[in-house]
Amino acid sequence: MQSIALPQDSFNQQWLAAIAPEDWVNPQPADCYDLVVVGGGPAGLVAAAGAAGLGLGLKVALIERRWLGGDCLNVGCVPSKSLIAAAKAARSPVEPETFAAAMAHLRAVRSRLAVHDSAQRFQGLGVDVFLGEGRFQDPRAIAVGSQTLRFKKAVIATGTRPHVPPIPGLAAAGFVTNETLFNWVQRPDRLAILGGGPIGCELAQAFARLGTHVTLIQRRSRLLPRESAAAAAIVQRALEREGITVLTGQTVTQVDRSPLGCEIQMAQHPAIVVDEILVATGRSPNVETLNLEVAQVALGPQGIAVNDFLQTSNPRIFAAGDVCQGDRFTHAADAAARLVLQNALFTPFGLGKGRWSKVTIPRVTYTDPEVASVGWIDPGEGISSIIPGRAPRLIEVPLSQVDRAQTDRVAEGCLQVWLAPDRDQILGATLIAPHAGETIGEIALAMAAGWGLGRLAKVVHPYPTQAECIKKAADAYRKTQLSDRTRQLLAWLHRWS
Ligand SMILES: Cc1cc2nc3c(=O)[nH]c(=O)nc-3n(C[C@H](O)[C@H](O)[C@H](O)COP(=O)(O)OP(=O)(O)OC[C@H]3O[C@@H](n4cnc5c(N)ncnc54)[C@H](O)[C@@H]3O)c2cc1C
Ligand SMILES: NC(=O)c1ccc[n+]([C@@H]2O[C@H](COP(=O)([O-])OP(=O)(O)OC[C@H]3O[C@@H](n4cnc5c(N)ncnc54)[C@H](O)[C@@H]3O)[C@@H](O)[C@H]2O)c1
Repeated sequence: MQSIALPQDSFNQQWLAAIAPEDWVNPQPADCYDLVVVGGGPAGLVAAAGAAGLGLGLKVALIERRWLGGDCLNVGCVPSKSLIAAAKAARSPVEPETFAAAMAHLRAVRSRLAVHDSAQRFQGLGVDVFLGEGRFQDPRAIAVGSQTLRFKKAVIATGTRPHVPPIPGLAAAGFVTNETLFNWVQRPDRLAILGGGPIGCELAQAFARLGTHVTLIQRRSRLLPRESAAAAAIVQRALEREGITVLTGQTVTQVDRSPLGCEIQMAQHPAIVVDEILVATGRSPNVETLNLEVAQVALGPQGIAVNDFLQTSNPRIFAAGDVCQGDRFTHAADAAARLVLQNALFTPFGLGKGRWSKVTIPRVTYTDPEVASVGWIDPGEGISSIIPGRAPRLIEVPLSQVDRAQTDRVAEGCLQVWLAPDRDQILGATLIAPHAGETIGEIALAMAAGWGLGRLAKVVHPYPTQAECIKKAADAYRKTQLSDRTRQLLAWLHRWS
């Protein structure tokens, strides 16, 4: 990976002073902590602040090896969403200064938000903050440098890092990941992005809007494989309309750097030459340096193996966030940390434990249009897999039927709702629309409350809003419920009214 120097401006100085103060002195450890949290990203911060903030006098320690705030604040959600917003506001032709201003905007936002995650703020909340790498010493103790922290309970929240595929020549040619690209100050003219997941799609559109020619190279046959086929197709068309070259079903076989740039060879497509390569091909959990064997913590397919109570194979140690979950989102890390607090600290004799499988987690890919999903959705690869032999019912509302989409000149979009085969139970939904992330909450709420579309049909939606697509889906569902008998009954009621 290319190392790119951090821009030395007042934003970055303020940001680093908050989340990794150079003059920080680790405290003297307590005899035994009620809770030790390893990793200071969203999951770890919520766990530490939650335990310390209860006012119960619990002894809480937080260990972070690099930057408090984790991926989300430093190299993930915050810089990427700031860049997306700056790119949306950019007007063509985009001048090189616009790019520099967009990058300065993300640094400014990050420095402002850093105060919430700062070492000082957590110290003020009563948390013992240790800056350094955590390494387990035995099932009830962890070391940071030469200090030993003994604990009654611990939470592992060490997150993930970019997974880099072993493509011949890639390392020698040089590439960036989300960990380095937000340090750019100059716009690359030609950028190839490897990986058509959320990072690849979001950043492809942002950089294209800032004047870079982007080629998005995806190994799978379509973009956003976790989302529905309709969502992937709409996003691909939107990216292509903005001049992005989307190459799906591609195997990159070799990368070489020459004076002309980086040449990327593919098995299914002629080679392309670019100035920079962004690798966004998935994540690897941060587990290697934790010394998990001595803590008797086992690994699973997603990283640290946990049960439905987010407990590891060592019953005193829990895990939360990206390091153990398939849903790799900040709000999922936050929800998991809250569940861990409940299960680790407030379940005498094991009573009152909460289950992760009961938590509803929506997700949003912040392309334009956005793709917002919740629950089970059909990725188009075997619809009947959820209930053998009985396919879920799909109710689909194209956005062309929604007046607000017409007034706002929305090119394309739709709402898809999947229902249980035999009852009014929402299994999941996808909305592909501008601001879809703001609207999906209504369906997430309905799912969490156990409401079906019949109940949502009674909710009055303001006119004209995008959320009317939910009313239309509910009306469409109610029409499917009209049997001949119900029609006869309605006709009879009408005759006597
Ligand atoms: C480019 C990008 C954009 C994203 N956009 C969004 C978005 O819009 N919305 C969304 O919901 N999610 C988004 N995400 C995902 C989100 O950033 C993660 O889901 C979230 O940060 C996970 O939080 P976490 O606490 O589990 O892990 P992390 O944020 O990865 O934090 C883990 C922390 O643990 C520390 N650590 C690791 N090992 C040790 C150790 N041994 N000792 C001490 N500390 C250690 C790390 O330094 C790190 O600070 C994005 C991610 C990326 C990369
Ligand atoms: N809006 C959001 O909430 C948001 C935004 C960005 C990232 N994230 C989170 O960050 C995580 C990482 O995102 P991501 O996009 O890197 O991962 P991802 O795993 O979702 O997508 C990676 C994509 O890269 C493709 N790929 C793998 N190897 C490849 C290769 N050699 N060549 C070309 N393509 C290849 C895969 O087919 C896959 O579609 C996700 O789990 C996501 O939850 C969330």
